[in-house]
Amino acid sequence: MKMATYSVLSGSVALITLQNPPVNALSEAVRTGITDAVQRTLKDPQVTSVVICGQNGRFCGGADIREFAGPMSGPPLVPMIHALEAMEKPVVAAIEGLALGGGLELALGCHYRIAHSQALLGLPEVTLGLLPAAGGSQRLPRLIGLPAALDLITTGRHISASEALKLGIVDQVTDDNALKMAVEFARSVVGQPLGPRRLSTRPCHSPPDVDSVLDQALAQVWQRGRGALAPVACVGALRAAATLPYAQGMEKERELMATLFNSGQARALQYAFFSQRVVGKWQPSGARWDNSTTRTIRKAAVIGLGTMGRGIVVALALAGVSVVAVESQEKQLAAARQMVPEMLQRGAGRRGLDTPPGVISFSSGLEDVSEVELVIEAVFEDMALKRRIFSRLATVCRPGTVLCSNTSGLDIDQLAEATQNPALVVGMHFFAPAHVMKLLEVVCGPRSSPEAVATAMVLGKRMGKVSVAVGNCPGFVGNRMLKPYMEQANFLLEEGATPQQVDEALEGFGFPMGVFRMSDLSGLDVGWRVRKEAGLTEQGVEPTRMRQGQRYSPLPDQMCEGGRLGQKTGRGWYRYDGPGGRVARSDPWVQNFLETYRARHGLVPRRIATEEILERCLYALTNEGFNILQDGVAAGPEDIDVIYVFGYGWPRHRGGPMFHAGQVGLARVLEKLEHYQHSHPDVPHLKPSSLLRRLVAAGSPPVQKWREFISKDRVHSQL
Ligand SMILES: CCCCCC/C=C/CC(=O)SCCNC(=O)CCNC(=O)[C@H](O)C(C)(C)COP(=O)(O)OP(=O)(O)OC[C@H]1O[C@@H](n2cnc3c(N)ncnc32)[C@H](O)[C@@H]1OP(=O)(O)O
Repeated sequence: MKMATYSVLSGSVALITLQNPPVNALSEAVRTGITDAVQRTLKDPQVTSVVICGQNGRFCGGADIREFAGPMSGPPLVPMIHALEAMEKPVVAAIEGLALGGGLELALGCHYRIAHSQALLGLPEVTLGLLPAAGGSQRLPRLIGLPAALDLITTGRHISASEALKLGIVDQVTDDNALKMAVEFARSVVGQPLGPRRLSTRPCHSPPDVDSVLDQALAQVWQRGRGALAPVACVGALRAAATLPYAQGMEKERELMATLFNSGQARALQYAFFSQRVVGKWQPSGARWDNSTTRTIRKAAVIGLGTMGRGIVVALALAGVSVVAVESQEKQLAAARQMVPEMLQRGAGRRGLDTPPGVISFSSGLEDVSEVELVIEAVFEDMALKRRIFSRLATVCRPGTVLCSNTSGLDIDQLAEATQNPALVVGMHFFAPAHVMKLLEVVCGPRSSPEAVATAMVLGKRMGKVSVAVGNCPGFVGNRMLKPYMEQANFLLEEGATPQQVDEALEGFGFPMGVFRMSDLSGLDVGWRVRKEAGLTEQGVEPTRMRQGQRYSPLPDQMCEGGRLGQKTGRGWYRYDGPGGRVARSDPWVQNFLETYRARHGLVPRRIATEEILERCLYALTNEGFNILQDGVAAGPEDIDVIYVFGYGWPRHRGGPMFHAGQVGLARVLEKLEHYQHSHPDVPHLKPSSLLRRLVAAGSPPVQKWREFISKDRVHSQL
């Protein structure tokens, strides 16, 4: 039952308990319960103090985000918190588990705050495209000062109870029962003056150079935010706190919140929040997260200690898994022996650990993996080599060992064939650097068992990853969609654009890096190898622009043939200060190369508008997303969007490619694809997906309804 209950302890302490599992969010019923409880407290002369707590050891996870989708009803938060603060009886918040967003704002309206040492506190509204609009942006700086409030509110980071104590957000921290302590504390402060405890009545202590502090904060959020509105609005609300009386500050907070609340960005960020939770629960095979048995992995092996393998070893050890790290090449093994402990130390430091919980042993032979429960093969992308390793593993490992391949696009089923038990083979596509990047694609082959998939999903979560289960096809989800995106970027160069122009358009959209900078960073040879395997490359003075019956741009192949592999060679689509350089500068050589290429192929360059660059790159990518949904390679649009936000730099405040298509309007995306396909009939990736057409024909349902639409569509097409 969702509510807030009222009871009286020992005749004098009123206890208000928030009850709305799992995080006691402030839904309408809870707000009504609190409002009623405040009235009862006021009327009861026996009650001399009040304690507010949350059921099941969790104070409050904030406003009920699900309610944001509809019209708001019930008692609003702001007057409710004011009523608490205005009480003439001391009110104490007993913070166990978490006090986030509106939950912390509620606590800031109380006169005292007692926290359990394991509690997490924060104002994460900015991550949902909002600001702390229940007085949080005005009360917090009055409590802890402007600079600290700027940090917490513009980043939305969660802090520990001990940091909250240092900052002065809480009055006491306990390792024991926080509720019991809060009740005793409430009794002890009866009769003490409450005026100084009411944060709304306090002045906001700002540094003397307040304007420059705020301007600096604004510059920082602009730079970090890549077009996100909420951090900018947060600085605006804090400027009001620092420069205006409380009532006017509250008015500013309300105005800014109203703008954000109805913005597409808030909707996108809230969608991203729920998408992240949705993807952990489903697998494309139809097996559910909660009915597939998983195995707890204590000991694993990693085969191949190149960049990816080393990162995976570190991520496993940090997750508490003991690792046998295997590398057959002596030089690479020696490098790993030196680098892995250093990486581990840094990783442990970032997590506040003295030593990583998992133990690592190094080996040069596969026979040492015989005792592990799971193997992750991470050698380079060569099917024959991987198959050899898998068939060897099948004989070396004990029966039942889960065998995983870190591959960015190879056929998992071909690898499974090389073993005796294909049900135990799954893909684990990590992203570089593997100990840092949050995304993991868990690839289910047609014969992978739900247990093997679930084991990889859960292991990924333990490693701190957002694990997304995907189907088996070339490039899986992320790289399959990347192909048409990069292809369009290359075609745009042929037609007259420069790498900078394309990159600036994409960075203006919100990507941290445009496609050419990204390609320079990851190495142009990565795609070259894939194209060679697919039989697409050809060498010669006059390479053709049609391959396998469709338009093809040989530009990136020619760059590789000339040794321009990106940052590692100091030359790519940009030039760098030597091999390994990081600062990209435009390169006259590239300009000349493009001009010569166009002239040789009789291509007349034209001025290409930013709008066309974005539409062609992004809609080609999204169109492939619709094909992926249609093929059942991703369980839903949320899976694709999470993959793009966490693995490919898609700006979170734009939700992801599928959400973005919905925001632009599916009919418009379809119309644009038809338009570009008409001008480029030799580019199959611009041919609108039939799923997109069917969604448009069905009236463009919202993205949250696509799963249902697709499953009905599938049943219908099978009849
Ligand atoms: C003009 C309007 C004026 C409004 C003024 C007031 C504005 C207030 C702003 C806010 O308070 S916004 C909300 C701020 N709070 C948050 O951002 C917290 C969000 N939640 C989390 O970060 C995490 O869920 C957690 C609380 C740290 C717990 O993490 P954990 O890993 O333990 O569990 P999850 O799987 O994430 O969540 C479990 C379950 O609970 C749902 N949920 C979590 N928080 C909320 C919430 N605030 N509202 C509604 N639902 C919430 C989550 O979706 C999961 O649900 P599922 O169905 O099991 O997937």
